[in-house]
Amino acid sequence: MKAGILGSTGYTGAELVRILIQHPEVELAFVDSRSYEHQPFEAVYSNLKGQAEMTAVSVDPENLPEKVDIVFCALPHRISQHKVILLQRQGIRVVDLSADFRLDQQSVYEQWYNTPHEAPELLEKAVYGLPEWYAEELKETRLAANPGCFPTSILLPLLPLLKENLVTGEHLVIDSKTGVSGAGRGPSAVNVFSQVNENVRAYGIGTHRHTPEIEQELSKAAGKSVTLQFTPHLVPMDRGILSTIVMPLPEGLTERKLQDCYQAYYDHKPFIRLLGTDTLPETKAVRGSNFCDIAWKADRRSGNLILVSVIDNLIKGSSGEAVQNMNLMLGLPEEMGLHHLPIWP
Ligand SMILES: NC(=O)C1=CN([C@@H]2O[C@H](COP(=O)(O)OP(=O)(O)OC[C@H]3O[C@@H](n4cnc5c(N)ncnc54)[C@H](OP(=O)(O)O)[C@@H]3O)[C@@H](O)[C@H]2O)C=CC1
Ligand SMILES: CC(=O)N[C@@H](CCC(=O)OP(=O)(O)O)C(=O)O
Repeated sequence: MKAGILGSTGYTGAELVRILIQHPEVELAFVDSRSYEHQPFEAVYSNLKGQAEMTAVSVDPENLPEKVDIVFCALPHRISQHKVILLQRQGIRVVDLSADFRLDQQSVYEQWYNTPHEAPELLEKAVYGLPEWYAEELKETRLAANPGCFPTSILLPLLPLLKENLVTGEHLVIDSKTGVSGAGRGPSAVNVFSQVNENVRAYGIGTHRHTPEIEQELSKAAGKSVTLQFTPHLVPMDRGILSTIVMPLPEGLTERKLQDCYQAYYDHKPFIRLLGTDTLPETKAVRGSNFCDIAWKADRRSGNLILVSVIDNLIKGSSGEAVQNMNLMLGLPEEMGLHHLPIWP
């Protein structure tokens, strides 16, 4: 089977290249770039020297250089939707890594992304690409909307508890820390060394564009409207997200019940590692892998339930998850080509 990548020289695009050149069933047919057109891919990403003997081409989505089974759009949101529309018109399967097809409602997208949505009919067709929760729908769809990196880290620990009514979804306070690659390759203020090094800062309190995406999926699981307080923080590391989720501990909810709930949902899921109550997640333990590690603590003294999760934003938070979605869409084993173990230190 064959795949192509639009936006291949960005951080998520390059991770897609790295994963796909090692995939046993999928061959990379083209890697698109405007800025590096006609340049060998390994000249842009020297980690792939001798491994990715491909030349970047500027691809017109209406006239693809080769017939492919699937296209990844690793482009900025607002830009991506225009390419996705053209690909979908030709019936080509797409995994879109941008935010353009994640929200169910056009008005919510336009409010939070401050731009018109050009294909509201595709919002209805797109499947939210969280494979642990939408595997059956993903097997049938031709358009997967890959989740945001923060949402992946927050939804995976919270969804089982809301689905089983173990927690109410009220008074949810979420603090996430992210590495700088979450902002893309730049250049931008986020990846200026002197502004990031030896520095930690909060941003987007109550206004971050991932808030409606997270609330949308939590509300579906809870069967009622969920509102949360979400605060991301930028920390001086290349990759990784750690999310700490705090809420009131319901009467009678024990750590054992939490464990049973998580095991029921995730024991057979290849990329979820349940750490329980003894080990706390750390970003380095998932670096370079498609794992999401989850821990929980019922703190009776404070009366709070605390969940902690970690992912690599460029793998489980984007390109690894995108390949997991591709596998489902192409009828391949979900975990194929994604067995990279975390790198330590
Ligand atoms: N970084 C992360 O951790 C995550 C990112 N995402 C999402 O994935 C998508 C890609 O992110 P990321 O790889 O980090 O972004 P980057 O900024 O690193 O790369 C995006 C690439 O898209 C191409 N591009 C930029 N502008 C345009 C344009 N106007 N028209 C066509 N192509 C353009 C560029 O390549 P060229 O100039 O060579 O064509 C660029 O390298 C984004 O939508 C992002 O929000 C999702 C989850 C996590
Ligand atoms: C550090 C940093 O800036 N991170 C990005 C997260 C990007 C991401 O993964 O999300 P999208 O796919 O929705 O762009 C941010 O906070 O907007």
